[in-house]
Amino acid sequence: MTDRLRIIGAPMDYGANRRGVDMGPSAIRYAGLSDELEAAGVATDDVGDLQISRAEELDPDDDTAGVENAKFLPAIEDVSTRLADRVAQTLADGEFPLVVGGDHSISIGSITGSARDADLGAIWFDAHADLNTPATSPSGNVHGMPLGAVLGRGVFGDLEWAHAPQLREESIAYVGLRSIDERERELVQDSEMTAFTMSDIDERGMTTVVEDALEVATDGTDGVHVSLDLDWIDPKEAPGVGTPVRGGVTYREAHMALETLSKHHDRNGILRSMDVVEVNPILDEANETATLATELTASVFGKRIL
Ligand SMILES: NC(=[NH2+])NCCC[C@H](N)C(=O)O
Ligand SMILES: [Mn+2]
Ligand SMILES: [Mn+2]
Repeated sequence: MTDRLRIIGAPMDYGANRRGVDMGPSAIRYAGLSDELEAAGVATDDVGDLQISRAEELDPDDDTAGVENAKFLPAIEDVSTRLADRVAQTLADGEFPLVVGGDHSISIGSITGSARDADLGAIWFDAHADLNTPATSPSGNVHGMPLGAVLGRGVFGDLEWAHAPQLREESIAYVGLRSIDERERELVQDSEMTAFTMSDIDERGMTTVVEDALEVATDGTDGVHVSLDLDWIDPKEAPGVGTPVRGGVTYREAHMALETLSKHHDRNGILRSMDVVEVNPILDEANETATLATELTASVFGKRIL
């Protein structure tokens, strides 16, 4: 990893069914993201937001791509391809892409961009598995499908923009799962991915789990993508998310997890790209969730108590 970080805002809310997550990038910037990172010793370069039309101007059921039960898919394709180009360009320029969302469907763009020139591993900090495809999704919301997309599952296998063949299932680790749809459960069980649930964290402790996740994501890869969905954290501490699930990670566990990443990437330079998603300021309390997103990101890049 380089010491220069490029912040790319992706204010997209097409993938979720609660509007407002498009304000996530502003809320996270107001919470002091650049300052926190600079204080942690990382030079940052904020290149602003991708231009994204408001969802109200579009038809969610537009199926010009010939895919049903995937709301706003043509618009998501447009954003994903532009985001992927930005991420790939950032890496080509020797900087670290930090993508700030937006709902979790932005990971399609960040991952396809990051995997363009490298074999990629991924760590998915999330309450949800996000492994649906249009055929299995109970909601048609694409933020429940980004891993299904980049793995080229179902109809996504035919959509070149969505698929990242250089990310293999066996290099993906989930951390903190606790809400999986009926049909998704089998998908996770039958996959080659490693799934650490909340029970694993309870039993084995966060540090051990994250170290194991790092092992999975670094083995045989050139770098790791970190995806941080704020609903990973307990809704008491992170209320500003569209799909909260009780029984989540505590404030301290969250910091410990991300500091563990930091400890290792300082040594080995293994982190390649990151996205921070699902902060919805409309549902938040006094920007608490955006502030937490900011602090946790700073933890990844070396912020310490002492
Ligand atoms: N990134 C998220 N918050 N995903 C929530 C997904 C919820 C549910 N599994 C669905 O497919 O609709
Ligand atoms: Mn998610
Ligand atoms: Mn989630």
